[in-house]
Amino acid sequence: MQKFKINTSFSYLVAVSGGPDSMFMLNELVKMSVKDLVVCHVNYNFRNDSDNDQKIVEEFCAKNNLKLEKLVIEQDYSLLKENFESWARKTRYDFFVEVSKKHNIKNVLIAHNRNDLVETFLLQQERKSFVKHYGLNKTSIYKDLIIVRPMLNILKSEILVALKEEKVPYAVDSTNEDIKYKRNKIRAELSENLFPEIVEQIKLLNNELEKKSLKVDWYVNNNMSADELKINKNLQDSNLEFIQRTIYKWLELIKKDFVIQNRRNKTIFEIAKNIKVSEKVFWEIKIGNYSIIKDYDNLFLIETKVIEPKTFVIKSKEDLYLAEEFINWLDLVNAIKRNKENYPYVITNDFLKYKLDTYTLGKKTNRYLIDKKIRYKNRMLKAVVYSKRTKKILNTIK
Ligand SMILES: Nc1ncnc2c1ncn2[C@@H]1O[C@H](COP(=O)(O)OP(=O)(O)OP(=O)(O)O)[C@@H](O)[C@H]1O
Repeated sequence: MQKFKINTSFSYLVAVSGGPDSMFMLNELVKMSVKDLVVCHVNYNFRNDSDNDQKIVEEFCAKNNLKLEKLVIEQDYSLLKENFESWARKTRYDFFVEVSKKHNIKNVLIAHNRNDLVETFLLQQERKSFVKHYGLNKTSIYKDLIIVRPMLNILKSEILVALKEEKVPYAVDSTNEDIKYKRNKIRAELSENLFPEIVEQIKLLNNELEKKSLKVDWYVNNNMSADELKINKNLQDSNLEFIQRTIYKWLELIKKDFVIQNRRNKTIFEIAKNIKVSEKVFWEIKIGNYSIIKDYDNLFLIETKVIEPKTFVIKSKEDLYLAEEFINWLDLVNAIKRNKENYPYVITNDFLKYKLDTYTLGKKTNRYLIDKKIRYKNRMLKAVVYSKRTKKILNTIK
């Protein structure tokens, strides 16, 4: 009897580590006589016994006449800057992409089982992280690859029984015995008897998530223009989770979600709280090299260095180049010309400062900026020029 469903007339790459799950999967695929299989194995040389894993895969493939693509990594892991697991995953998937191109096969089968699904869900809950999907997806996309997980209904215990019955060789991952990893801790304390209830809960949560994400998509699609997000009363009246998801979606759409990758929860929470409770027309939250800025009813993201306050004293024509980086530089130069070049002038975008001690069109500049509702983006990106003596601003920013 077929243990899991798969279209046997397709071609597949099969990700086989040599561990029980992937050896079980491979053995089943062979029994099903799938049209075309290419086994992919990565030997990280991370554990002492990893050559043994490779040997198990090689022997199984030779015995069953299967194509095998191997990646054997020789690397000094003490030099690795990132977490081994995520580096290993990336390396593995990039290798699958390569093999996929070589054999012109788009689907790769991964041997995640029901226990992995439940464990992933419990980990997600423990981390209280924002997820797009609870547990594991049956299919997902990585670059040009379609990742298929056909065994999400199969229990680890069933796998172990089948391996024994059919005398399929497999490697025992020595890190599994190690309780120091969180996932292994969850694994050691979890009973499969609890699975039906947990899986039911995952389904319910995923249904809820889907509804939430439809609402979020709707809001973002209707309130985005030129990479900015409109903040309206609807959003402010929503709960913090909705606001956080909206911000995340917006950043994803403008392809800047990397800025919150590692500090995702805390920063998004802070931004969402500000949106909800702050009545200010302007605030700024820094994230790494970027700033998220509330500007009246808009939210925008910009590299902090672009909007840093800068002030130049212009004593003569020769100093004008100093202010070239402002987007309204020509305006500034023309304003000075109109003023018959009565140096010295000050050119600055430091609006928090100049608004208090200069004059625009006969009023205190602060009054002018408020009355005309001058956008903060423009206050920061454009500069004003004023006479050092009279403190009168010679240009207007809009
Ligand atoms: N060294 C490897 N070579 C080939 N395939 C592998 C290797 N390691 C893992 N896989 C594939 O990935 C599946 C999941 O492995 P594991 O649970 O160790 O990784 P994970 O990090 O939880 O998963 P994922 O790679 O999807 O993030 C394995 O059953 C197998 O199909």
